[in-house]
Amino acid sequence: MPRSHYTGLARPSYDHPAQAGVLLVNLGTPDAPTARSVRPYLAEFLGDPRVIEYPRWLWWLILHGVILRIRPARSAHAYARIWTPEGSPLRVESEKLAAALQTALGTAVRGSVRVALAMRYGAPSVRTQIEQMQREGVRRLLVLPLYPQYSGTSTGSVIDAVADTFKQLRWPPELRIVNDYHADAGHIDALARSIERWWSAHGRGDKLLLSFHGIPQRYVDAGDPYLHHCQGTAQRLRERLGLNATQLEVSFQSRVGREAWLQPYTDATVRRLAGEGIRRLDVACPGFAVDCLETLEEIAMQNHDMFVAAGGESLRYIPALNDSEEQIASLGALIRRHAHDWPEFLSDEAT
Ligand SMILES: C=CC1=C(C)c2cc3[nH]c(cc4nc(cc5[nH]c(cc1n2)c(C)c5CCC(=O)O)C(CCC(=O)O)=C4C)c(C)c3C=C
Ligand SMILES: [Fe+2]
Ligand SMILES: [Fe+2]
Repeated sequence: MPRSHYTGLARPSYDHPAQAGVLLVNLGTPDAPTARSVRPYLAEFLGDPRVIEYPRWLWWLILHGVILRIRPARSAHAYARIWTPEGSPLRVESEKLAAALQTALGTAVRGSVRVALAMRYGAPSVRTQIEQMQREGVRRLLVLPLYPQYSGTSTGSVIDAVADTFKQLRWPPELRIVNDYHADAGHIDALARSIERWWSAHGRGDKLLLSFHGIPQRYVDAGDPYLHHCQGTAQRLRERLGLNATQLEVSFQSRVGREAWLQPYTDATVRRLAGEGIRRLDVACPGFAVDCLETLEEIAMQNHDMFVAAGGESLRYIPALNDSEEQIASLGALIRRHAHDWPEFLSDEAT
């Protein structure tokens, strides 16, 4: 018999009662802070045409000929600085977030809702998790990429992975995908409350800098809404916190390569602010749902040291929302809103 094209699970479960599934998707992270583990992770990540828009063959030569020979060791060194006994912060925090959302949704809605976590690069993959959910009877699926601002390089790539998986399923579940939540009122409120909570514990610095992950300017010029979404989040947060454009500034971090990325760059900005006499600089990174290499190492360590070397007193990193009550409440509400008419999500009052 010819092998079926539908290599994904041929037989969804008929034994389990139908249920709804929520799939959280984050970027992914290496398994260990070693060059050996970082290499395949970077190969998959930087081999994604959504991330690097460059002629394929040319990029393949650069990636395999140069980048994957040098960067894994350098990145591994950075990961080693933030690694925890439980593993990579991005994985640990994402798993805690998924578990907390599972608990919160388990009591807030009437039917059976299963929350799972996938990584866009590495394991567990989007495909593995969707197939597993289907085996367990998930017939309605809401995908929530853990990126508040849409970019083709992040959210767009998650959509690709979901689409590739669905193409191989004989009987795909009903599907909804959250495109972005950069302006969601509950999310803005969660960010504002967590910053205010941090200020009441540690006092307020001289300025608040919001640092978002950068992308090449070229992608924005071609129509990626990412910059617009970052500015939208920042402006709403300014209004919610009662700050003006001088009290709350925006910058973009994590540039890779030589072409121009979104500006102003975070490293140049922290140096400038030190030079302008800012003593205590508070930095938050609202583009990251949970803490990771880019916040804990690049901001809280590297940029902190740059700020101090340029004459500042201290750069104080305000943690990501992670599995805080604010995050669970706002993402829980966002999920319920996107799935409000699914039978599993109807509350007792609504029936
Ligand atoms: C080179 C191109 C890159 C683009 C475009 C890009 C966009 C982008 N990334 C995130 C979120 C994260 N990126 C993280 C790490 C990371 N990012 C890149 C490159 C690009 N990112 C690299 C090479 C790395 C790996 C580390 C390194 O070698 O410097 C992480 C942290 C991962 C972790 O394990 O902790 C996150 C999260 C977004 C949201 C985004 C577009 C908006
Ligand atoms: Fe990145
Ligand atoms: Fe970085």
